[in-house]
Amino acid sequence: MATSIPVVDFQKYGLHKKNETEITNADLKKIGDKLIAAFDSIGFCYVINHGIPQDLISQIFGVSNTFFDLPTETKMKYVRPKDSDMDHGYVKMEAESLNPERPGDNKEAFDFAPSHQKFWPNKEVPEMKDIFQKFYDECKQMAFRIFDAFTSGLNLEDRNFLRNSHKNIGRDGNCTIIRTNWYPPLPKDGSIKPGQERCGEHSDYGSMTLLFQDGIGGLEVCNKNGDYIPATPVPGAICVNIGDLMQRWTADKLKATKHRVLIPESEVLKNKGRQSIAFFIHPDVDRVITCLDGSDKYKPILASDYLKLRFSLTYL
Ligand SMILES: O=C(O)CCC(=O)C(=O)O
Ligand SMILES: [Fe+2]
Repeated sequence: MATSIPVVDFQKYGLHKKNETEITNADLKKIGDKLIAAFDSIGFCYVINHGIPQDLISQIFGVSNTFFDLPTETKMKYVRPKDSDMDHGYVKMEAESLNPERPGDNKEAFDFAPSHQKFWPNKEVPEMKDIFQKFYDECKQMAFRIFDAFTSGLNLEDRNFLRNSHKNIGRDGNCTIIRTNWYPPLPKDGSIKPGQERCGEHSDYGSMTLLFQDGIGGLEVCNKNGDYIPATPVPGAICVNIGDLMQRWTADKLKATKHRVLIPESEVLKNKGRQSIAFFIHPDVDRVITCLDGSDKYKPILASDYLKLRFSLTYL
């Protein structure tokens, strides 16, 4: 039973390998087996040697930082509308509770959905739009590489099953987004609400999440013993986890693990902000999610109906 977060090495199948067909089935299966073992136990892994350029990762952290540094009135010009179909824009401090039983999360965010993008702070952060689009494209390609290993590890007959279920990523008919999170330094007057966290404990909703963290740390993941353990940032690694829809799809074989970011206890960390960037992957909205093992553990559900249900519970 895993009590720590395993590392999965994509050296043989990262984006630096331009030719996807170069890898042997046996090598892909080896990566897939490690991936599935991680999702079967703790639900999280670190993917190293993924090939997303480090420069681009630094750039998206940089432009996000510039955006969050803007005055609140400016950021509010780009606020994400409450309507859940419009998943693009600025999410203000305490606007959502990832654990609905807690006060609003002590964070800000900016969501980017390519097919719903309407506004960008082009005047204030001119490079933001381009960098987000480039990063989105890289994450999409990486997600497909991970899905190839995934289907191999699950021994699915149709090796393109997960690619085909997500074929509209970045277009209408798919809700995959980039979310950049900003957890500001804590107020000096200590005005944190009872029970408030930087990010309340939750599992993600969709099929899979790619998470990029800065070096500050704070993400914690619940292991099988029910203990939260730190997901300490590994330089250059992507922290990958599966969401509830993937758990349902695999009839609970794989785990959508709860995770959280607490208010830090140390004075040093309280005075520091923290950044993370997530690529939340969802299947195409018209996909009917039916248990892959052929069981009837869960009723088939339309991906879009599932997502609407989950959003209605968290977005205040
Ligand atoms: O900031 C983090 O490390 C985690 C954020 C997260 O879990 C989320 O936005 O779903
Ligand atoms: Fe999450």
